[in-house]
Amino acid sequence: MDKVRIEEVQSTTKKQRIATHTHIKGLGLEASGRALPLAAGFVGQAEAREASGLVVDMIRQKKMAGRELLMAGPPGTGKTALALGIAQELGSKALLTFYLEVYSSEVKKTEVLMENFRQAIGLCIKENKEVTELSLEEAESVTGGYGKSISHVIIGLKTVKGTKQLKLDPTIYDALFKEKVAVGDVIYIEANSGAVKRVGRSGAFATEFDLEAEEYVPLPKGEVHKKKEIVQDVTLHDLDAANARPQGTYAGYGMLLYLNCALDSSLSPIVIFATNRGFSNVRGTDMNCPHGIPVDLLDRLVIIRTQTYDVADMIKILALHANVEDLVIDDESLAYLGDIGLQASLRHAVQLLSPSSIMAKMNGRDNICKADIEEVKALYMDAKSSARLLQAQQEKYIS
Ligand SMILES: Nc1ncnc2c1ncn2[C@@H]1O[C@H](COP(=O)(O)OP(=O)(O)OP(=O)(O)O)[C@@H](O)[C@H]1O
Repeated sequence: MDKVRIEEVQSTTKKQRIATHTHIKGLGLEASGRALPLAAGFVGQAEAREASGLVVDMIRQKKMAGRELLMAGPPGTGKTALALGIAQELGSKALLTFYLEVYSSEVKKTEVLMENFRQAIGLCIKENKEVTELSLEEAESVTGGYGKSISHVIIGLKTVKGTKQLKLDPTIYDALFKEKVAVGDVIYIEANSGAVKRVGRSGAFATEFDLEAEEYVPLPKGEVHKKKEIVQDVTLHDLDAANARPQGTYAGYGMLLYLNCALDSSLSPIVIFATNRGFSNVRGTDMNCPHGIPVDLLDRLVIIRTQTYDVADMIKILALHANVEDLVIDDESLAYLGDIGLQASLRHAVQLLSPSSIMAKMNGRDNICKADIEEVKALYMDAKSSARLLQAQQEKYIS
């Protein structure tokens, strides 16, 4: 018998791709929903984080249907970070941020929007397996106490195509226990989260004396275990792309048609809008609306406000950034950067970190000093000063 051994089920969660928000790991809330002063990479902005936490609960309880979210606040106040925090709390595998022009006469932009929507909808394709064996491997308790601890869970799985034995991480044991999995059950295991779901009892185990109110399911088809690929995460967009290719099969096309219908029903993504505008013109119209958003749309949105940071919070955020970028920076330099953040913007101050570390290296040091930041500050302009300069020297530019 062909046996596959997996020493450990490792998370295949996608690596964080949004570099500027790498430090954000969630919303940093207590179980009661209160925001911790500094947690999960978040500093301050307590009310907005708590409001976002409630939204997470509503999404989990499927109470956000028909309502979308709007983060409203000045630039650099953590609106994108909050959206990412929400996605992380939900365990979402896809979060896309893109600039949206609410009103647009061009069809093309609507298509772009649709593509983004479809990229934001992830599907978890799970394959069911029948359990043929379930045993535990024990080891001496690592805590040095009495008894033994589970070092591995051995599970035999079977499909029409064969049988395999997997050696899984002990964390999977709780899930198996909770689902009351026994030999003869059909289950699936989510490789990403280690979650186990009992689908039913295999038809092969049904006997005429069985009086249990059990659901009997046929022996699963397909391969037993494609190495590290029990679950496949795809987005609707992946499927669109796969189906656009000439080798796309009819089976896949059928699935796409099915999904197209599903998109209009329950599979719609949670859309989080963000605006740093006050009263402004709605593009392509002569309407002047709050946040630059037409009031009838605004009326549908749950609005979370973000506030500007004081210098102390800015310094803490800058320290978090320096930490994830592995930069050594002293308190004086952080305080100086904090002041720059206050005068220009937090984002500008954050952006000065990397060039300052290069400057420090050029000056023969590993740690960033105030002098490095001063040098870099003189080289790059922040948005506000650049706008001021443009205004002063308007005649030198082509309009
Ligand atoms: N409360 C916070 N805690 C930790 N980091 C934060 C916080 N607020 C903002 N940041 C970080 O500061 C930077 C700017 O924040 P972000 O991009 O979320 O702002 P924004 O409100 O979306 O800005 P804009 O309106 O300009 O798009 C990011 O690197 C973000 O991760």
